[in-house]
Amino acid sequence: MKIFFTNETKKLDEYTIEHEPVSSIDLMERAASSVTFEIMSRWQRNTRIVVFAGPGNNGGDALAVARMLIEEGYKLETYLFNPFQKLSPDCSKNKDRLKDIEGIHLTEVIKGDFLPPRLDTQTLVIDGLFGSGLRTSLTGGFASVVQYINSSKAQVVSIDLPSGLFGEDNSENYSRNIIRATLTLTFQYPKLAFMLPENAEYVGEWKVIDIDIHPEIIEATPANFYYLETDEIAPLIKKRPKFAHKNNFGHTLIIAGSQGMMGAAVLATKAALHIGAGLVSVHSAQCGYAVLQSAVPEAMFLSDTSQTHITEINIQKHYTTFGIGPGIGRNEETAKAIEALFGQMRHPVVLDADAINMAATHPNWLSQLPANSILTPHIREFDRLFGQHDNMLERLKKATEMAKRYRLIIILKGANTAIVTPKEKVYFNSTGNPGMATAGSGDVLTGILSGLLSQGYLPHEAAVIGVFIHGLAGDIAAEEQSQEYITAGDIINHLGKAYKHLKNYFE
Ligand SMILES: NC(=O)C1=CN([C@@H]2O[C@H](COP(=O)(O)OP(=O)(O)OC[C@H]3O[C@@H](n4cnc5c(N)ncnc54)[C@H](OP(=O)(O)O)[C@@H]3O)[C@@H](O)[C@H]2O)[C@@H](O)CC1
Ligand SMILES: Nc1ncnc2c1ncn2[C@@H]1O[C@H](COP(=O)(O)OP(=O)(O)O)[C@@H](O)[C@H]1O
Ligand SMILES: [K+]
Repeated sequence: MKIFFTNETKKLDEYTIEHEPVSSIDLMERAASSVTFEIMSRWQRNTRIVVFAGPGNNGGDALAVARMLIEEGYKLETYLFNPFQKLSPDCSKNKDRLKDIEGIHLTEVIKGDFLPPRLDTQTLVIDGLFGSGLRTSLTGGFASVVQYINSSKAQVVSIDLPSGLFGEDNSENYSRNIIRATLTLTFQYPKLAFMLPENAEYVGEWKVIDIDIHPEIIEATPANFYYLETDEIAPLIKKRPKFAHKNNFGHTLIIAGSQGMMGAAVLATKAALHIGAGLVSVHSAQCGYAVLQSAVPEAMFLSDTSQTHITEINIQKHYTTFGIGPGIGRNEETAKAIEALFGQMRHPVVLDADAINMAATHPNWLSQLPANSILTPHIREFDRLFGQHDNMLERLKKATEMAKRYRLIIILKGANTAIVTPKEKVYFNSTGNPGMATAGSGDVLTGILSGLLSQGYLPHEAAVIGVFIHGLAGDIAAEEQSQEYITAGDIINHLGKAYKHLKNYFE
Protein backbone atom coordinates (compact mmCIF):
# COMPACT_ATOMS: atom_id res chain seq x y z
CA MET A 1 0.00 0.00 0.00
CA LYS A 2 1.33 3.40 -0.95
CA ILE A 3 1.81 5.96 1.79
CA PHE A 4 1.10 9.35 0.26
CA PHE A 5 1.92 12.69 1.79
CA THR A 6 -1.01 14.56 3.32
CA ASN A 7 -0.44 17.50 0.97
CA GLU A 8 -1.53 15.16 -1.83
CA THR A 9 -4.88 14.38 -0.18
CA LYS A 10 -6.69 17.20 -1.99
CA LYS A 11 -5.44 15.99 -5.37
CA LEU A 12 -6.59 12.42 -4.65
CA ASP A 13 -9.98 13.59 -3.41
CA GLU A 14 -10.50 15.96 -6.32
CA TYR A 15 -9.66 13.33 -8.92
CA THR A 16 -12.14 10.95 -7.31
CA ILE A 17 -14.82 13.63 -7.17
CA GLU A 18 -14.35 14.40 -10.86
CA HIS A 19 -13.83 10.91 -12.28
CA GLU A 20 -15.92 8.54 -10.20
CA PRO A 21 -17.85 10.89 -10.21
CA VAL A 22 -19.09 11.68 -6.72
CA SER A 23 -19.90 15.01 -5.11
CA SER A 24 -17.53 16.12 -2.39
CA ILE A 25 -20.34 16.12 0.19
CA ASP A 26 -21.14 12.51 -0.74
CA LEU A 27 -17.49 11.53 -0.44
CA MET A 28 -17.56 13.03 3.04
CA GLU A 29 -20.76 11.13 3.76
CA ARG A 30 -19.04 7.91 2.69
CA ALA A 31 -16.05 8.62 4.93
CA ALA A 32 -18.28 9.51 7.87
CA SER A 33 -20.44 6.43 7.56
CA SER A 34 -17.36 4.18 7.71
CA VAL A 35 -16.12 6.03 10.78
CA THR A 36 -19.58 5.68 12.35
CA PHE A 37 -19.55 1.95 11.62
CA GLU A 38 -16.17 1.53 13.33
CA ILE A 39 -17.32 3.48 16.38
CA MET A 40 -20.53 1.47 16.61
CA SER A 41 -18.61 -1.79 16.47
CA ARG A 42 -16.55 -0.76 19.50
CA TRP A 43 -18.73 1.47 21.68
CA GLN A 44 -22.27 0.78 22.81
CA ARG A 45 -25.27 3.08 22.53
CA ASN A 46 -25.16 4.05 26.20
CA THR A 47 -21.65 5.54 25.84
CA ARG A 48 -21.50 9.26 26.55
CA ILE A 49 -20.02 10.88 23.45
CA VAL A 50 -18.62 14.39 23.03
CA VAL A 51 -17.76 15.54 19.51
CA PHE A 52 -15.21 18.29 18.82
CA ALA A 53 -15.40 19.62 15.26
CA GLY A 54 -13.10 22.14 13.59
CA PRO A 55 -13.82 24.62 10.78
CA GLY A 56 -12.53 22.53 7.85
CA ASN A 57 -13.51 19.26 6.25
CA ASN A 58 -12.20 17.29 9.20
CA GLY A 59 -14.85 19.13 11.22
CA GLY A 60 -17.35 18.34 8.45
CA ASP A 61 -16.61 14.65 8.91
CA ALA A 62 -17.12 14.96 12.65
CA LEU A 63 -20.47 16.70 12.25
CA ALA A 64 -21.63 14.02 9.80
CA VAL A 65 -20.54 11.30 12.23
CA ALA A 66 -22.44 13.10 15.01
CA ARG A 67 -25.61 13.08 12.90
CA MET A 68 -25.24 9.42 12.00
CA LEU A 69 -24.63 8.37 15.60
CA ILE A 70 -27.71 10.27 16.79
CA GLU A 71 -29.73 8.55 14.09
CA GLU A 72 -28.42 5.25 15.42
CA GLY A 73 -29.65 6.09 18.91
CA TYR A 74 -26.48 7.40 20.55
CA LYS A 75 -26.60 10.43 22.87
CA LEU A 76 -24.01 13.07 22.26
CA GLU A 77 -22.92 16.65 22.73
CA THR A 78 -21.31 18.41 19.80
CA TYR A 79 -19.01 21.45 19.84
CA LEU A 80 -18.16 23.21 16.60
CA PHE A 81 -15.19 25.59 16.83
CA ASN A 82 -15.62 28.43 14.40
CA PRO A 83 -13.49 31.31 15.73
CA PHE A 84 -12.91 32.95 12.35
CA GLN A 85 -16.58 32.58 11.33
CA LYS A 86 -15.45 30.72 8.26
CA LEU A 87 -16.37 27.10 7.70
CA SER A 88 -15.46 25.01 4.66
CA PRO A 89 -18.51 24.54 2.39
CA ASP A 90 -18.93 20.86 3.32
CA CYS A 91 -18.47 21.60 7.01
CA SER A 92 -21.13 24.27 6.74
CA LYS A 93 -23.47 21.90 4.91
CA ASN A 94 -23.03 19.28 7.61
CA LYS A 95 -23.71 21.88 10.28
CA ASP A 96 -27.03 22.62 8.56
CA ARG A 97 -27.87 18.93 8.24
CA LEU A 98 -27.13 18.41 11.93
CA LYS A 99 -29.11 21.42 13.14
CA ASP A 100 -32.29 19.97 11.75
CA ILE A 101 -32.29 16.61 13.47
CA GLU A 102 -34.01 15.75 16.67
CA GLY A 103 -32.10 15.31 19.93
CA ILE A 104 -29.16 17.48 18.91
CA HIS A 105 -27.01 19.40 21.40
CA LEU A 106 -24.88 21.56 19.14
CA THR A 107 -22.78 24.40 20.53
CA GLU A 108 -20.98 26.64 18.09
CA VAL A 109 -17.98 28.26 19.74
CA ILE A 110 -17.14 31.55 18.08
CA LYS A 111 -15.39 33.63 20.72
CA GLY A 112 -13.42 32.52 23.76
CA ASP A 113 -16.67 31.75 25.59
CA PHE A 114 -16.23 28.01 25.64
CA LEU A 115 -17.41 26.25 28.77
CA PRO A 116 -15.77 22.85 28.49
CA PRO A 117 -17.91 19.77 29.02
CA ARG A 118 -17.08 17.21 31.68
CA LEU A 119 -14.85 14.48 30.28
CA ASP A 120 -14.28 11.36 32.36
CA THR A 121 -13.24 7.75 31.87
CA GLN A 122 -16.76 6.90 30.68
CA THR A 123 -16.68 9.55 27.93
CA LEU A 124 -15.77 8.95 24.33
CA VAL A 125 -14.36 12.01 22.57
CA ILE A 126 -14.59 12.22 18.79
CA ASP A 127 -11.79 14.43 17.60
CA GLY A 128 -12.54 16.14 14.30
CA LEU A 129 -10.73 19.42 14.90
CA PHE A 130 -8.07 19.17 12.18
CA GLY A 131 -6.90 16.56 9.74
CA SER A 132 -4.75 16.74 6.66
CA GLY A 133 -5.30 20.49 6.23
CA LEU A 134 -3.30 21.51 9.31
CA ARG A 135 -0.94 24.31 8.30
CA THR A 136 0.96 25.16 11.48
CA SER A 137 1.20 23.78 15.01
CA LEU A 138 -1.91 24.51 17.05
CA THR A 139 -1.90 27.61 19.26
CA GLY A 140 -4.39 29.70 21.27
CA GLY A 141 -7.89 28.38 21.78
CA PHE A 142 -7.37 25.25 19.72
CA ALA A 143 -4.26 24.37 21.71
CA SER A 144 -6.26 24.87 24.93
CA VAL A 145 -9.01 22.53 23.76
CA VAL A 146 -6.43 19.89 22.85
CA GLN A 147 -4.77 20.26 26.24
CA TYR A 148 -8.15 19.99 27.97
CA ILE A 149 -8.97 16.76 26.12
CA ASN A 150 -5.51 15.36 26.79
CA SER A 151 -5.75 16.17 30.50
CA SER A 152 -8.95 14.13 30.79
CA LYS A 153 -9.18 10.36 31.09
CA ALA A 154 -11.65 10.14 28.22
CA GLN A 155 -11.07 7.75 25.35
CA VAL A 156 -10.46 9.57 22.09
CA VAL A 157 -11.20 8.57 18.52
CA SER A 158 -9.41 10.85 16.05
CA ILE A 159 -10.75 11.22 12.55
CA ASP A 160 -8.04 10.90 9.90
CA LEU A 161 -5.25 12.27 12.12
CA PRO A 162 -4.94 13.19 15.80
CA SER A 163 -5.62 16.93 15.66
CA GLY A 164 -2.42 18.94 15.76
CA LEU A 165 -0.31 16.14 14.31
CA PHE A 166 1.25 16.67 10.90
CA GLY A 167 1.11 13.70 8.58
CA GLU A 168 4.85 13.62 8.10
CA ASP A 169 7.37 15.75 9.99
CA ASN A 170 6.61 16.57 13.61
CA SER A 171 10.14 17.33 14.75
CA GLU A 172 9.27 21.02 15.31
CA ASN A 173 5.75 20.41 16.60
CA TYR A 174 4.52 21.06 20.19
CA SER A 175 3.85 17.80 21.94
CA ARG A 176 1.29 19.33 24.37
CA ASN A 177 -0.81 20.68 21.52
CA ILE A 178 -1.36 17.36 19.76
CA ILE A 179 -4.30 15.08 20.59
CA ARG A 180 -3.37 11.77 22.21
CA ALA A 181 -5.81 9.40 20.58
CA THR A 182 -6.88 5.97 21.74
CA LEU A 183 -7.82 5.10 18.16
CA THR A 184 -7.12 6.91 14.90
CA LEU A 185 -9.38 6.11 11.97
CA THR A 186 -7.46 7.33 8.97
CA PHE A 187 -8.69 7.69 5.41
CA GLN A 188 -7.43 5.59 2.53
CA TYR A 189 -3.76 5.21 3.45
CA PRO A 190 -1.70 5.27 6.66
CA LYS A 191 0.27 8.44 7.22
CA LEU A 192 4.06 8.41 7.42
CA ALA A 193 3.89 9.85 10.95
CA PHE A 194 2.08 6.68 12.11
CA MET A 195 5.12 4.56 11.27
CA LEU A 196 7.45 6.49 13.54
CA PRO A 197 7.91 5.49 17.19
CA GLU A 198 8.10 9.14 18.27
CA ASN A 199 4.42 9.58 17.35
CA ALA A 200 3.03 6.43 18.96
CA GLU A 201 1.73 8.40 21.97
CA TYR A 202 -0.49 10.56 19.72
CA VAL A 203 -1.75 8.01 17.21
CA GLY A 204 -2.63 5.13 19.53
CA GLU A 205 -4.13 2.18 17.69
CA TRP A 206 -4.84 3.06 14.06
CA LYS A 207 -6.94 1.66 11.29
CA VAL A 208 -7.23 2.58 7.62
CA ILE A 209 -10.74 3.35 6.38
CA ASP A 210 -11.13 2.71 2.68
CA ILE A 211 -13.11 5.57 1.13
CA ASP A 212 -12.67 4.32 -2.44
CA ILE A 213 -10.30 6.94 -3.72
CA HIS A 214 -10.13 6.41 -7.48
CA PRO A 215 -7.69 3.57 -8.36
CA GLU A 216 -6.35 5.50 -11.35
CA ILE A 217 -5.08 8.35 -9.25
CA ILE A 218 -3.60 5.94 -6.70
CA GLU A 219 -1.78 4.18 -9.51
CA ALA A 220 -0.64 7.40 -11.17
CA THR A 221 0.63 9.14 -8.03
CA PRO A 222 4.19 8.11 -7.23
CA ALA A 223 5.19 7.31 -3.67
CA ASN A 224 8.48 6.76 -1.88
CA PHE A 225 6.90 5.11 1.16
CA TYR A 226 4.92 1.89 1.31
CA TYR A 227 3.16 -0.20 3.93
CA LEU A 228 3.67 -3.93 3.33
CA GLU A 229 0.67 -6.20 3.61
CA THR A 230 -0.08 -9.84 2.86
CA ASP A 231 -1.54 -9.19 -0.61
CA GLU A 232 1.79 -7.75 -1.74
CA ILE A 233 4.00 -10.40 -0.14
CA ALA A 234 2.02 -13.57 -0.90
CA PRO A 235 2.49 -13.38 -4.71
CA LEU A 236 6.26 -13.13 -4.29
CA ILE A 237 6.56 -16.59 -2.74
CA LYS A 238 7.94 -19.05 -5.30
CA LYS A 239 6.66 -22.54 -5.78
CA ARG A 240 9.28 -25.27 -5.36
CA PRO A 241 9.50 -27.15 -8.69
CA LYS A 242 8.51 -30.81 -8.59
CA PHE A 243 11.88 -32.05 -9.80
CA ALA A 244 13.87 -29.73 -7.60
CA HIS A 245 17.22 -30.73 -6.17
CA LYS A 246 18.72 -29.22 -3.04
CA ASN A 247 21.22 -27.35 -5.19
CA ASN A 248 18.33 -25.39 -6.68
CA PHE A 249 17.94 -23.66 -3.35
CA GLY A 250 21.50 -22.60 -2.86
CA HIS A 251 24.14 -23.04 -0.23
CA THR A 252 24.18 -20.51 2.60
CA LEU A 253 27.26 -19.93 4.72
CA ILE A 254 26.41 -18.53 8.12
CA ILE A 255 29.41 -16.83 9.73
CA ALA A 256 28.39 -16.47 13.33
CA GLY A 257 29.05 -17.22 16.97
CA SER A 258 31.91 -16.99 19.42
CA GLN A 259 32.53 -18.32 22.91
CA GLY A 260 29.45 -17.58 25.02
CA MET A 261 27.37 -16.51 21.99
CA MET A 262 26.99 -19.75 20.11
CA GLY A 263 23.20 -19.57 20.40
CA ALA A 264 23.23 -16.78 17.83
CA ALA A 265 24.86 -19.10 15.30
CA VAL A 266 22.37 -21.86 16.10
CA LEU A 267 19.39 -19.55 15.60
CA ALA A 268 20.61 -18.06 12.31
CA THR A 269 21.53 -21.50 10.93
CA LYS A 270 18.21 -23.08 11.90
CA ALA A 271 16.29 -20.16 10.42
CA ALA A 272 18.18 -20.39 7.11
CA LEU A 273 17.27 -24.08 6.88
CA HIS A 274 13.62 -23.62 7.85
CA ILE A 275 13.11 -20.79 5.37
CA GLY A 276 14.10 -23.24 2.67
CA ALA A 277 17.80 -22.98 1.83
CA GLY A 278 19.06 -26.17 0.12
CA LEU A 279 22.29 -26.46 2.07
CA VAL A 280 23.53 -24.53 5.06
CA SER A 281 27.04 -24.47 6.46
CA VAL A 282 28.20 -22.53 9.44
CA HIS A 283 31.66 -21.21 10.10
CA SER A 284 32.38 -20.56 13.77
CA ALA A 285 34.91 -20.89 16.56
CA GLN A 286 35.96 -24.43 17.53
CA CYS A 287 34.01 -24.24 20.78
CA GLY A 288 30.83 -24.28 18.69
CA TYR A 289 31.43 -27.64 17.08
CA ALA A 290 29.49 -29.91 19.45
CA VAL A 291 26.77 -27.34 20.04
CA LEU A 292 26.05 -26.75 16.36
CA GLN A 293 26.26 -30.39 15.34
CA SER A 294 23.79 -31.46 17.97
CA ALA A 295 21.47 -28.44 17.83
CA VAL A 296 21.32 -28.31 14.01
CA PRO A 297 22.39 -31.70 12.61
CA GLU A 298 21.20 -30.67 9.13
CA ALA A 299 23.97 -28.06 8.86
CA MET A 300 27.66 -28.59 8.12
CA PHE A 301 30.16 -27.15 10.56
CA LEU A 302 33.37 -25.44 9.44
CA SER A 303 35.66 -24.97 12.37
CA ASP A 304 37.89 -21.94 12.84
CA THR A 305 41.43 -22.50 14.08
CA SER A 306 40.57 -20.53 17.21
CA GLN A 307 38.69 -22.03 20.14
CA THR A 308 36.96 -18.80 21.08
CA HIS A 309 36.33 -16.59 18.05
CA ILE A 310 36.57 -16.38 14.28
CA THR A 311 40.06 -15.61 12.96
CA GLU A 312 40.22 -16.96 9.42
CA ILE A 313 37.53 -18.05 6.98
CA ASN A 314 38.73 -20.42 4.28
CA ILE A 315 36.34 -20.55 1.39
CA GLN A 316 36.73 -23.90 -0.38
CA LYS A 317 33.35 -24.10 -2.12
CA HIS A 318 30.89 -21.94 -3.93
CA TYR A 319 28.40 -20.44 -1.54
CA THR A 320 25.34 -18.66 -2.85
CA THR A 321 25.42 -16.17 -0.02
CA PHE A 322 26.92 -15.34 3.36
CA GLY A 323 25.04 -14.37 6.50
CA ILE A 324 27.61 -12.60 8.62
CA GLY A 325 27.54 -11.27 12.14
CA PRO A 326 25.30 -12.86 14.79
CA GLY A 327 27.28 -13.39 17.97
CA ILE A 328 30.73 -12.95 16.39
CA GLY A 329 31.95 -10.38 18.92
CA ARG A 330 34.18 -7.47 18.00
CA ASN A 331 37.64 -9.01 18.07
CA GLU A 332 39.96 -7.31 15.56
CA GLU A 333 41.06 -10.75 14.32
CA THR A 334 37.46 -11.46 13.40
CA ALA A 335 37.26 -8.13 11.57
CA LYS A 336 40.38 -9.07 9.59
CA ALA A 337 38.86 -12.44 8.69
CA ILE A 338 35.73 -10.74 7.35
CA GLU A 339 37.77 -8.17 5.44
CA ALA A 340 39.65 -10.98 3.74
CA LEU A 341 36.31 -12.29 2.49
CA PHE A 342 35.30 -9.18 0.59
CA GLY A 343 37.18 -10.21 -2.55
CA GLN A 344 35.32 -13.53 -2.59
CA MET A 345 31.82 -12.18 -2.32
CA ARG A 346 30.22 -12.75 -5.72
CA HIS A 347 26.61 -12.15 -4.70
CA PRO A 348 24.80 -9.94 -2.19
CA VAL A 349 25.39 -10.89 1.46
CA VAL A 350 23.69 -10.15 4.79
CA LEU A 351 25.52 -8.16 7.44
CA ASP A 352 24.11 -8.08 10.97
CA ALA A 353 24.89 -7.36 14.62
CA ASP A 354 28.61 -7.15 15.42
CA ALA A 355 29.49 -7.21 11.73
CA ILE A 356 27.60 -3.89 11.53
CA ASN A 357 29.34 -2.61 14.65
CA MET A 358 32.67 -3.48 13.02
CA ALA A 359 31.64 -1.67 9.85
CA ALA A 360 31.25 1.39 12.08
CA THR A 361 34.92 1.20 13.03
CA HIS A 362 36.07 0.14 9.55
CA PRO A 363 34.60 2.85 7.34
CA ASN A 364 35.80 1.30 4.08
CA TRP A 365 33.65 -1.82 4.52
CA LEU A 366 30.39 -0.52 3.14
CA SER A 367 31.81 0.40 -0.23
CA GLN A 368 33.34 -3.08 -0.59
CA LEU A 369 30.14 -5.05 -0.15
CA PRO A 370 28.48 -6.41 -3.29
CA ALA A 371 25.70 -4.17 -4.58
CA ASN A 372 22.31 -4.89 -2.99
CA SER A 373 23.79 -6.54 0.08
CA ILE A 374 21.50 -6.31 3.09
CA LEU A 375 22.35 -4.60 6.38
CA THR A 376 20.06 -5.24 9.34
CA PRO A 377 20.82 -2.72 12.10
CA HIS A 378 18.52 -1.97 15.01
CA ILE A 379 18.41 1.68 16.01
CA ARG A 380 21.52 1.64 18.19
CA GLU A 381 23.58 -0.21 15.58
CA PHE A 382 22.34 2.21 12.95
CA ASP A 383 23.43 5.21 15.00
CA ARG A 384 26.82 3.63 15.71
CA LEU A 385 27.28 3.20 11.99
CA PHE A 386 25.92 6.48 10.69
CA GLY A 387 25.98 8.84 13.69
CA GLN A 388 23.49 9.86 16.37
CA HIS A 389 19.97 10.80 15.28
CA ASP A 390 17.25 12.54 17.27
CA ASN A 391 14.34 10.62 15.83
CA MET A 392 13.23 7.99 13.37
CA LEU A 393 12.41 10.42 10.59
CA GLU A 394 16.02 11.64 10.66
CA ARG A 395 17.23 8.05 10.61
CA LEU A 396 15.07 7.26 7.61
CA LYS A 397 16.48 10.21 5.71
CA LYS A 398 20.01 9.09 6.50
CA ALA A 399 19.22 5.45 5.67
CA THR A 400 17.84 6.51 2.28
CA GLU A 401 20.94 8.56 1.54
CA MET A 402 23.29 5.74 2.61
CA ALA A 403 21.34 3.00 0.81
CA LYS A 404 21.68 4.99 -2.39
CA ARG A 405 25.32 5.96 -1.87
CA TYR A 406 26.54 2.42 -1.09
CA ARG A 407 23.90 0.60 -3.17
CA LEU A 408 22.77 -1.37 -0.13
CA ILE A 409 19.45 -2.44 1.31
CA ILE A 410 19.18 -1.17 4.87
CA ILE A 411 16.69 -2.87 7.15
CA LEU A 412 16.12 -0.61 10.13
CA LYS A 413 14.66 -2.94 12.72
CA GLY A 414 11.97 -2.26 15.32
CA ALA A 415 8.19 -2.08 15.37
CA ASN A 416 7.26 -1.27 11.73
CA THR A 417 10.74 -2.26 10.54
CA ALA A 418 11.72 -0.07 7.58
CA ILE A 419 13.32 -1.60 4.48
CA VAL A 420 15.22 1.09 2.63
CA THR A 421 16.40 0.37 -0.91
CA PRO A 422 19.07 1.93 -3.13
CA LYS A 423 16.23 3.28 -5.28
CA GLU A 424 15.22 5.43 -2.29
CA LYS A 425 12.02 3.54 -1.56
CA VAL A 426 11.03 2.80 2.03
CA TYR A 427 8.81 -0.19 2.86
CA PHE A 428 7.34 -0.39 6.36
CA ASN A 429 6.46 -3.79 7.73
CA SER A 430 3.00 -4.45 9.10
CA THR A 431 3.73 -7.71 10.92
CA GLY A 432 5.49 -8.32 14.23
CA ASN A 433 4.72 -7.55 17.85
CA PRO A 434 6.48 -6.48 21.07
CA GLY A 435 6.88 -10.15 22.01
CA MET A 436 9.65 -10.20 19.42
CA ALA A 437 11.70 -7.78 21.47
CA THR A 438 13.57 -10.78 22.86
CA ALA A 439 17.15 -12.00 22.66
CA GLY A 440 18.06 -13.63 19.38
CA SER A 441 15.11 -12.59 17.24
CA GLY A 442 17.45 -10.50 15.09
CA ASP A 443 19.69 -13.56 14.56
CA VAL A 444 16.65 -15.41 13.24
CA LEU A 445 16.03 -12.61 10.74
CA THR A 446 19.62 -12.87 9.48
CA GLY A 447 19.16 -16.60 8.88
CA ILE A 448 15.86 -16.01 7.10
CA LEU A 449 17.29 -13.32 4.80
CA SER A 450 20.36 -15.41 3.96
CA GLY A 451 18.22 -18.46 3.27
CA LEU A 452 15.97 -16.45 0.95
CA LEU A 453 18.90 -14.95 -0.95
CA SER A 454 20.38 -18.39 -1.42
CA GLN A 455 17.11 -19.62 -2.96
CA GLY A 456 17.47 -17.04 -5.68
CA TYR A 457 15.09 -14.34 -4.50
CA LEU A 458 16.20 -10.91 -5.65
CA PRO A 459 17.69 -8.96 -2.76
CA HIS A 460 14.81 -6.49 -2.41
CA GLU A 461 12.33 -9.39 -2.57
CA ALA A 462 14.29 -11.33 0.03
CA ALA A 463 14.28 -8.22 2.23
CA VAL A 464 10.53 -7.60 2.14
CA ILE A 465 9.55 -11.28 2.29
CA GLY A 466 12.06 -11.99 5.06
CA VAL A 467 11.01 -9.13 7.30
CA PHE A 468 7.32 -9.80 6.70
CA ILE A 469 7.45 -13.57 7.33
CA HIS A 470 9.67 -13.11 10.40
CA GLY A 471 7.03 -10.78 11.88
CA LEU A 472 4.20 -13.04 10.78
CA ALA A 473 5.78 -16.08 12.44
CA GLY A 474 6.18 -13.96 15.57
CA ASP A 475 2.51 -12.93 15.38
CA ILE A 476 1.31 -16.51 15.00
CA ALA A 477 3.54 -17.62 17.88
CA ALA A 478 2.28 -14.78 20.08
CA GLU A 479 -1.33 -15.53 19.17
CA GLU A 480 -0.87 -19.14 20.24
CA GLN A 481 1.24 -18.54 23.31
CA SER A 482 1.17 -14.81 24.26
CA GLN A 483 3.77 -12.18 23.54
CA GLU A 484 5.63 -12.56 26.83
CA TYR A 485 6.18 -16.27 26.37
CA ILE A 486 7.73 -16.34 22.94
CA THR A 487 11.46 -16.58 22.36
CA ALA A 488 13.51 -16.37 19.18
CA GLY A 489 13.24 -20.15 18.82
CA ASP A 490 9.44 -19.87 18.75
CA ILE A 491 9.71 -17.52 15.77
CA ILE A 492 11.61 -20.23 13.89
CA ASN A 493 9.11 -22.87 15.00
CA HIS A 494 6.26 -20.85 13.48
CA LEU A 495 7.87 -20.13 10.11
CA GLY A 496 6.04 -23.13 8.66
CA LYS A 497 2.63 -21.75 9.64
CA ALA A 498 3.63 -18.33 8.36
CA TYR A 499 4.54 -19.82 4.98
CA LYS A 500 1.22 -21.65 4.89
CA HIS A 501 -0.66 -18.47 5.67
CA LEU A 502 1.00 -16.73 2.72
CA LYS A 503 0.52 -19.64 0.35
CA ASN A 504 -3.14 -20.08 1.23
CA TYR A 505 -3.85 -16.37 1.00
CA PHE A 506 -5.25 -16.42 -2.53
CA GLU A 507 -7.13 -19.70 -2.17
N1 LIG B 1 -13.83 15.70 -0.04
C1 LIG B 1 -12.75 15.76 0.71
O1 LIG B 1 -11.86 16.59 0.47
C2 LIG B 1 -12.65 14.87 1.87
C3 LIG B 1 -11.94 15.27 3.01
N2 LIG B 1 -11.97 14.56 4.13
C4 LIG B 1 -11.58 15.16 5.40
O2 LIG B 1 -11.06 16.43 5.19
C5 LIG B 1 -9.90 16.65 5.95
C6 LIG B 1 -9.09 17.69 5.33
O3 LIG B 1 -9.91 18.82 5.30
P1 LIG B 1 -9.33 20.27 5.08
O4 LIG B 1 -8.43 20.27 3.91
O5 LIG B 1 -10.49 21.17 5.04
O6 LIG B 1 -8.44 20.45 6.35
P2 LIG B 1 -8.73 20.40 7.95
O7 LIG B 1 -7.73 19.50 8.52
O8 LIG B 1 -10.14 20.18 8.27
O9 LIG B 1 -8.31 21.88 8.40
C7 LIG B 1 -8.56 22.97 7.57
C8 LIG B 1 -9.05 24.14 8.36
O10 LIG B 1 -8.21 24.40 9.44
C9 LIG B 1 -7.64 25.69 9.33
N3 LIG B 1 -6.30 25.60 9.88
C10 LIG B 1 -5.24 24.92 9.39
N4 LIG B 1 -4.21 24.95 10.25
C11 LIG B 1 -4.63 25.67 11.32
C12 LIG B 1 -4.01 26.06 12.54
N5 LIG B 1 -2.75 25.70 12.83
N6 LIG B 1 -4.74 26.78 13.41
C13 LIG B 1 -6.02 27.14 13.13
N7 LIG B 1 -6.63 26.80 11.98
C14 LIG B 1 -5.96 26.09 11.09
C15 LIG B 1 -7.75 26.04 7.88
O11 LIG B 1 -7.75 27.41 7.74
P3 LIG B 1 -7.29 28.09 6.35
O12 LIG B 1 -5.99 27.42 5.96
O13 LIG B 1 -8.35 27.82 5.38
O14 LIG B 1 -7.14 29.50 6.70
C16 LIG B 1 -9.07 25.39 7.54
O15 LIG B 1 -10.13 26.16 8.00
C17 LIG B 1 -9.25 15.29 6.02
O16 LIG B 1 -8.37 15.18 7.09
C18 LIG B 1 -10.49 14.44 6.15
O17 LIG B 1 -10.87 14.38 7.52
C19 LIG B 1 -12.80 13.38 4.17
O18 LIG B 1 -14.09 13.80 4.49
C20 LIG B 1 -12.83 12.65 2.86
C21 LIG B 1 -13.32 13.55 1.78
N1 LIG C 1 8.05 -3.96 19.41
C1 LIG C 1 8.32 -4.70 18.33
N2 LIG C 1 7.38 -4.90 17.38
C2 LIG C 1 7.66 -5.65 16.31
N3 LIG C 1 8.86 -6.23 16.07
C3 LIG C 1 9.83 -6.06 16.96
C4 LIG C 1 9.62 -5.28 18.13
N4 LIG C 1 10.77 -5.29 18.83
C5 LIG C 1 11.66 -6.02 18.13
N5 LIG C 1 11.09 -6.50 17.01
C6 LIG C 1 11.76 -7.30 15.97
O1 LIG C 1 12.60 -8.27 16.57
C7 LIG C 1 13.91 -8.26 15.99
C8 LIG C 1 14.92 -7.84 17.05
O2 LIG C 1 16.18 -7.80 16.50
P1 LIG C 1 17.46 -7.32 17.33
O3 LIG C 1 17.18 -6.01 17.96
O4 LIG C 1 18.63 -7.45 16.44
O5 LIG C 1 17.50 -8.40 18.48
P2 LIG C 1 18.65 -9.40 18.93
O6 LIG C 1 19.93 -8.60 18.86
O7 LIG C 1 18.30 -9.78 20.31
O8 LIG C 1 18.64 -10.54 18.00
C9 LIG C 1 13.83 -7.30 14.81
O9 LIG C 1 13.51 -8.00 13.63
C10 LIG C 1 12.68 -6.38 15.18
O10 LIG C 1 12.04 -5.84 14.07
K1 LIG D 1 -8.71 14.88 13.71
